[in-house]
Amino acid sequence: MPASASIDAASDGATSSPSGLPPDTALVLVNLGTPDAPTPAGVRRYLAEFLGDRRVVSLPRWLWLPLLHLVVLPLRSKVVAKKYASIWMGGEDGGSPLAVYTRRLAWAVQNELPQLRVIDAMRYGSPSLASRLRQLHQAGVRRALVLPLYPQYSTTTTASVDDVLARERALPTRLVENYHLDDGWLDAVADSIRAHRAQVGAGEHLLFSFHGLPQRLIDEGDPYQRHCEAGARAIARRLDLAEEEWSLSYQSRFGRDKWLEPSTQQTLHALAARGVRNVDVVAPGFAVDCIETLEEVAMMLAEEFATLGGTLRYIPCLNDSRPHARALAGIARHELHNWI
Ligand SMILES: C=CC1=C(C)c2cc3[nH]c(cc4nc(cc5[nH]c(cc1n2)c(C)c5CCC(=O)O)C(CCC(=O)O)=C4C)c(C)c3C=C
Ligand SMILES: [Fe+2]
Ligand SMILES: [Fe+2]
Repeated sequence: MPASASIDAASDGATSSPSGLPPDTALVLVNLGTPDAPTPAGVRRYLAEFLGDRRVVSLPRWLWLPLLHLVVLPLRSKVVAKKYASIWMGGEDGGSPLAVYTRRLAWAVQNELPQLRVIDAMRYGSPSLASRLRQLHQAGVRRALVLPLYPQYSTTTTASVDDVLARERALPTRLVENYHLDDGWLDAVADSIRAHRAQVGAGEHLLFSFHGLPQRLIDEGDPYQRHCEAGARAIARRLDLAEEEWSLSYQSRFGRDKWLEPSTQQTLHALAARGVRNVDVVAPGFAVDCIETLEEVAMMLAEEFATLGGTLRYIPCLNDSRPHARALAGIARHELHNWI
């Protein structure tokens, strides 16, 4: 199916409401975005837009833009393209895992919510959120609930989606700001960890690895770290884990600022030094698997931990699973109920 399948599917009756009329409300699942090809040019296009956003890198433009285009992009695009190539999904429905899983997740949520029109969108790259909102308006949709696929709020991610909503006024929208403490979502994550442990046996330790953030943003009031901590604790509680059986760390550092600590890499070294051999790693900040989970954790950090004598067992993201679709559908229903 083409990338725009979910919009087309909406007009062939698959999403008509129980009244038989086309749905007047849409649910837009927004993810970060990803390159459209695992090549230096594809990665460069994507990173230029992403890293050009002031929400993501807030250095003065006169300093950052020349640095980004003349130094960062030429160097990083080549290196990162190879990483994307190592995780690229093949087949007719293939592509970058983040795009493939987000698209499939939108279809799965559509199955749970036949009375709405459910589509995917990306904050950077395509299908862009702005173009999706215009498409919906043209298709006669009256309002759109926008659900960023970031369980934890951050100014770098969620607020950046909100920036687009403030600019694109094609139709009324409502933003889901976070869902890190939603019971349905917490249950889905805890169940996925239980299922993994039932299959391969429980590791001695469960590590929650979240995407990092510059410490400065936290100091300026970004609630992201609080959300990561509260969510991880709620999941650990559901699994009846004792304090020493789990920990939380931050991965995917970028740039030279101080980022949230401890890093996932440091934590794995500390666990190895403590004699922990089997570590289960879960990444509940990522709704779907992507370069940061598949390449950085499941490949690179797993290899590094193996050199320390341990085994890292990566627990996949909820991706397009039924429990994930049900949890997101529950969040959407609840938000719509409150939106009059
Ligand atoms: C889950 C929430 C995310 C936060 C918070 C976040 C902040 C953030 N990220 C960068 C820099 C990069 N992130 C990259 C990839 C990436 N980041 C997230 C999510 C969050 N980022 C996802 C889901 C992905 C994967 C995208 C994919 O295509 O699979 C990258 C690109 C890869 C690379 O070059 O290493 C960069 C760069 C910053 C600077 C930041 C906060 C300031
Ligand atoms: Fe990121
Ligand atoms: Fe990374």
